[in-house]
Amino acid sequence: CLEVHGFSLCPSVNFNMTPPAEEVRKRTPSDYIFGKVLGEGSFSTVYLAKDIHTNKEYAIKVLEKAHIIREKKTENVMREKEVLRILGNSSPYFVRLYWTFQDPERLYFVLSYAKNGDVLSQLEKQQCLSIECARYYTSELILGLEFLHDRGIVHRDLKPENLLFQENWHLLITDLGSAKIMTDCDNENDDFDKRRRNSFVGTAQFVSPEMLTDTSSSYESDLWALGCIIYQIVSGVMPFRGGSEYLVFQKILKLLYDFPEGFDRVAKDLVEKLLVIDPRQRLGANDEKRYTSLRDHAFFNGQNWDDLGPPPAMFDT
Ligand SMILES: NC(=O)c1nn(CC2CCNCC2)c2c1CCc1cnc(N=C3C=CCC=C3)nc1-2
Repeated sequence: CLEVHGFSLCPSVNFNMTPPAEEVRKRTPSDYIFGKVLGEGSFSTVYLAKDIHTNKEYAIKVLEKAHIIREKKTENVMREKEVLRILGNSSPYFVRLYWTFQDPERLYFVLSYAKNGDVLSQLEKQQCLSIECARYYTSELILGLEFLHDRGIVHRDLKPENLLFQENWHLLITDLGSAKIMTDCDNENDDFDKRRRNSFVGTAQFVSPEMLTDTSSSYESDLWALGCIIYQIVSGVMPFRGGSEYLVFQKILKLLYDFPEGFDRVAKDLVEKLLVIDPRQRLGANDEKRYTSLRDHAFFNGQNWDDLGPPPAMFDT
């Protein structure tokens, strides 16, 4: 049996987790009507679900205990729960974990539901976002990264598929299953730590060079992914593409990418300052607390960072 952070990964063992501040009665699966599948990962299935008492909609992430244990993913599950707990409900840009519960076979994460799907799906529908939308959502993403990094957390799997649109079309960053909680030894580039980290983390097209060469990842790894995301939402395609993960990795390590004809000139300059092999040279790498170097880039000219205002219309009305 495994008892970690209030989760017992064993059948028929209840965990005593203090209910969230609002002191709700411990939920069970029978408190929800499970609807369509929103997404499926290697270790989880996410369902749209409605609370039968409040009629509120949630996204419930369901994980099979036996599968997690068999694939030795217990630490990943506990880290995601811990990261979501740290984020709490104090940032508007991250999916919120309302509560967790279990039954003998499964773990349940009750998360906020983003009604309008993910950025990748929007890009598939309309090729690319307008430069106004690109600027707005990149700004929301930067504010989210400031919040995340200021709490010592690296996402490590940022990509358009993990950026969701809420019902009000504000951004919601999700899937913190690959996230890393930075500790002092991480910052000291501990060699033992690097040898220990041998599993690839992230998604091939968005992974940074340092995560490929020495499996180290830090806040700057998210800045690399930011550069890839800006490139994709402006152009509709990813910067590093190839017929296999190996070919994609080779292009990343050699910085082999170019810009399509007509790519916005100012956005191009911002992408070029983020897609830099040396993490320490990336725009924002030396900023403290806020990404001032990013905020001051010409791409965000006129942006009121204290009040971005409402999201621009996504569709021509
Ligand atoms: N892995 C997760 O944590 C997760 N996965 N999904 C569904 C994925 C579908 C493909 N793109 C990435 C997300 C979610 C979450 C968090 C919580 C979450 C909240 N709302 C939605 N909403 C959706 C609405 C329409 C289509 C897909 C998802 N989805 C999720």
